[in-house]
Amino acid sequence: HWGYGKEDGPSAWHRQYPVAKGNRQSPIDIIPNEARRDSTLGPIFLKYDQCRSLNIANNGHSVVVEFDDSDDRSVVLGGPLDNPYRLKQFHFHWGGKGCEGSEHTVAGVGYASELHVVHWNAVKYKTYNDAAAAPDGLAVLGIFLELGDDHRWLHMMTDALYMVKFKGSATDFKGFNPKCLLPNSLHYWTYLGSLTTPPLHESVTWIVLKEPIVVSEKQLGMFRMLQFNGEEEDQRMRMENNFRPPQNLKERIVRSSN
Ligand SMILES: O=C(Nc1cc(S(=O)(=O)[N+](=O)[O-])cc([N+](=O)[O-])c1O)Nc1c(F)c(F)c(F)c(F)c1F
Ligand SMILES: [Zn+2]
Repeated sequence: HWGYGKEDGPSAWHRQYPVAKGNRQSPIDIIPNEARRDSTLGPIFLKYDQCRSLNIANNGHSVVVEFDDSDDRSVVLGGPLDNPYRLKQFHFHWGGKGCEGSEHTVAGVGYASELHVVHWNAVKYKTYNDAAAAPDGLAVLGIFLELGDDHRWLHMMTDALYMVKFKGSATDFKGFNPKCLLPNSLHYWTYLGSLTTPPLHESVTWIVLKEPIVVSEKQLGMFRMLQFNGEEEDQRMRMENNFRPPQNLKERIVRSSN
């Protein structure tokens, strides 16, 4: 199975997922002054007020908070999107102590972590899995995390991490609204890309926010108490460095909101 180690990591994924060498892979290095300012790009709107978080889980690659996506109660719309995309889940990618951990980089510089908020096009596709395999199926909001003071709301999530230490564990997680994890500005870069984990489907419209949120080293350190392995496995592997490095931009351009 795929992972982030030496043998099963990003450089080996192409063997089982040949699309890894495709023409619209993610993440990428975003070069701000090469991004095209596009006046037709409006603001994005995040309608999360009615969102219903369900659970928090360790899926062996990251910690994921899932939402009730049975109706259009929580959507992202506007910006590069032709219609509303339904909130499905969010998860994080992070590094080891003190080193980088984001997936997208900005002019070659990485952040300590990156939050991905995954949405799917329920207008055009019947199920999430159909959408995830379609070129306009997913919209993922990327938010950088940089180290500094404690984030005032992140503790609501990190306090639950001890319940999902091992791969395959999950617990109820109700009443969490990802709005509390957004920066002040919703200015963004956008480009067409892919999932950054297998199956690496080239189905994602990426919307990467320019302004990072700030979390403390202590809070980010809580993520590293998670383990890639299941409780019954002998080999204990700390969950860290679960990020794919930047991929070739190929024939793509990155656009910038005003
Ligand atoms: O739901 C998925 N979520 C997801 C995406 C990413 S991502 O990093 O690729 N991303 O898009 O943010 C990272 C993690 N994660 O936990 O690390 C995720 O759990 N992936 C996914 C999947 F698992 C499938 F089996 C599948 F058939 C499919 F279509 C999918 F799209
Ligand atoms: Zn992700």
